[in-house]
Amino acid sequence: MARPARGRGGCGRTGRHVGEGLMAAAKVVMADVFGKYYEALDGQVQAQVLQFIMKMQRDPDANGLNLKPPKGARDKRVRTARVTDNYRAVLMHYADRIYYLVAVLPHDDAYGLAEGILFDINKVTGGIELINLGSLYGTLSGRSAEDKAADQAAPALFQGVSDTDFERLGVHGSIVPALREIRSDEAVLGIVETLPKLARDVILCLADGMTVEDVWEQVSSAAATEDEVDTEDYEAAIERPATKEAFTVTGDVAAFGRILSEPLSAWRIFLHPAQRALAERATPYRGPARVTGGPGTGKTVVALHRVKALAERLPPGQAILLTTFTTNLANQLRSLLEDLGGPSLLAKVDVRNIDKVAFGIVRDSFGANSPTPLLDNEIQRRWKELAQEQEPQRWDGRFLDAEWKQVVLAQDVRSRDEYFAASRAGRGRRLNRPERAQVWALVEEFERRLDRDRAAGVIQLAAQAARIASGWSEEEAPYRHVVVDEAQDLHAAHWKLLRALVVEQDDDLFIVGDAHQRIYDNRTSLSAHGINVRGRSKRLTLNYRTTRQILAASLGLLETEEFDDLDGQREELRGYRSVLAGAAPELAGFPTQAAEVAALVERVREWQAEGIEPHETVVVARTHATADAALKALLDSGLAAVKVTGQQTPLPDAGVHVMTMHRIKGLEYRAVAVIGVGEDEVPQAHAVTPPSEDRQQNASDVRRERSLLFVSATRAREQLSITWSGDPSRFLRRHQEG
Ligand SMILES: Nc1ncnc2c1ncn2[C@@H]1O[C@H](COP(=O)(O)OP(=O)(O)OP(=O)(O)O)[C@@H](O)[C@H]1O
Repeated sequence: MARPARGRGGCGRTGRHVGEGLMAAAKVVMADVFGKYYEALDGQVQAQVLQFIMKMQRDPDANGLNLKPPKGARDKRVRTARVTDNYRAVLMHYADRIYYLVAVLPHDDAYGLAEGILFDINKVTGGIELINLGSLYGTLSGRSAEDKAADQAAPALFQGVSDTDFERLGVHGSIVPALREIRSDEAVLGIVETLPKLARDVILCLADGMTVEDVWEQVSSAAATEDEVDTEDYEAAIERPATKEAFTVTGDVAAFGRILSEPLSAWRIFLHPAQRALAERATPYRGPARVTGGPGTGKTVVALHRVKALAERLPPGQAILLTTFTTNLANQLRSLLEDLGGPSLLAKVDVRNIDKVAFGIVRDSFGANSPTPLLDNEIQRRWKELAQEQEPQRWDGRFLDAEWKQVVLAQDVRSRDEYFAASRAGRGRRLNRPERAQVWALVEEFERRLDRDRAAGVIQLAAQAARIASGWSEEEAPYRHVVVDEAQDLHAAHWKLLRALVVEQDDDLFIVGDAHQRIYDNRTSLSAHGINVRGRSKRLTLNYRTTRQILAASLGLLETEEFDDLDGQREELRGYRSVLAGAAPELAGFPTQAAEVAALVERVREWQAEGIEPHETVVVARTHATADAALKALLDSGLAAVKVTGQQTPLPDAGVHVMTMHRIKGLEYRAVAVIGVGEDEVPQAHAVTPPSEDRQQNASDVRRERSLLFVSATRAREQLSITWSGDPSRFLRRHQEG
């Protein structure tokens, strides 16, 4: 590892200058944006980048590096250097022997970038920031003629903000002329990515309608340093938190490689002000808090940062529960939490899916006599079997299953009398007393058989666990805080259980979810379970995952369907938008499935030709049969592909992932192909109760199927293709119409 040289003062005013011919060690500092450029390089060039950094650290003046100020650069401190014959590094050289590595790009692109960047010390944060004027103006001038024309009529968005206001808020003066040209939210979203962090936060908040004073209080003053800022003193600046958020200062090449190979690093460091306000809030929430928001708005990111913030002030001997619906999602949360805070954070947090939490409580209570948990498909099979045994056949298995879960288990009904008194709100079919008696007899028989087999459904276990935990004293409550992700999928029994696991107090429950993504049949209202989030609810609106084009196509899938806010009120996606732009999604129909999967193979090849790796691509279908047909077509054509089921995580070189819509929940891919979206497959007939049976259940089943398609489409970061054979699904109607 190279030993960094020590210089005094900034700007090469003291100490040795590059070009003096003296061989000395240097320090290479990585700008946050470098990760993005590095990711786009192929593996061979990446390896050479690490070699290059090593050489720079050893001796930046070595001949082969050709380190020099390029002609025409706006900032005289910009340098370019040779990485390979075709690639150049763009660096900034401020303090003696300290180089900020900004990008490695093909030769001409590197020179283009070098012309338009400048570095400065932010007067508010005291941190060093990189201002990419080339990219800022490039984005503005690259907007479509239509968008520009549409903007002409509108007033300048920031006309009420003076230059002095911008300066006070910490927006660099060089950016302000560009901001004066902005007339639409669309244009704001286009440019925010090109701005330094504080400017990005400030602009997003101003564009959201916040006043200058509010932005100062909530954003800039929170980021302000207490030091007197000397805008020439880079040595002081490099030590400030704002610099450390934007630059990775390491002299160790192995550490460079490691940092660059870690995925999702941006979310660990940069939180949007709205996310940070929720996650890092220091004053306690005076009770349960709820965060909703469309797909990709960072709800999971907020939940993870909230856990970290709570863990930092957790008294010894207490614990946090971080829970979600499925085992896969819990595994993913555990590994993200470890990325965020390492093993010491993980040690304070119990990360388990809700069914495991419930089963743990039942097992602790019943020991060897605990029932075996049965998954939902087995429960459904058993209901179907019992329904078929009826003479005459009066009740459909699906109806009975839903009645059991939504009325009996949801209200913990334990006797016939209780069932007669139970509310059946939300059920679409009325039952008279004799009918209730018939249904109850079947419920009793169903539960008797489960007891006989020493088995229980997972929701039944949750109800049982809730009963046990409700009897605990406050001292016995096992957790100080409970944080819930994917809350929309939890059943009433889960909420009763969670309420009982944490004493009612400040910061007891932190709940994130999105009803648009509800893919299991569990709909309830938090307040019905003693979880009052009124006054402590926030909605996130900025999508970080998906391009605007993919977002628009996905929102089209929801049509006019109505969704709740997890608490019985209507939720909308008003203001939901994305900072990213990209290609239009493909929607295409084919005469046969064979033609559809043949086109899929071609599409996947195209994506690979564009540089999307096989494991960054997913093919998703409503049924296993269609997923299998796609898998076969991919394999037959010589493409590497793997079906992902259960809890398996494929190796990075296993090829294109193929899975069902239920399995893709919580994941994201650069390219997503949703196939088999024909009316014969989506919605799945067997998963939808006929309206004649129960109108309300029918509507809820159709909504759930629609959400499955919505969830699948919103996993895409850059590329989305939705295809079908035969008639398109009714959920594509809006797209078909235009
Ligand atoms: N502040 C941020 N900066 C950069 N990336 C972010 C930020 N917040 C979220 N992301 C990224 O956006 C993507 C979506 O985040 P996350 O999974 O938390 O969203 P979500 O709302 O939980 O999504 P979904 O409901 O669709 O599962 C992730 O890739 C995440 O790393």
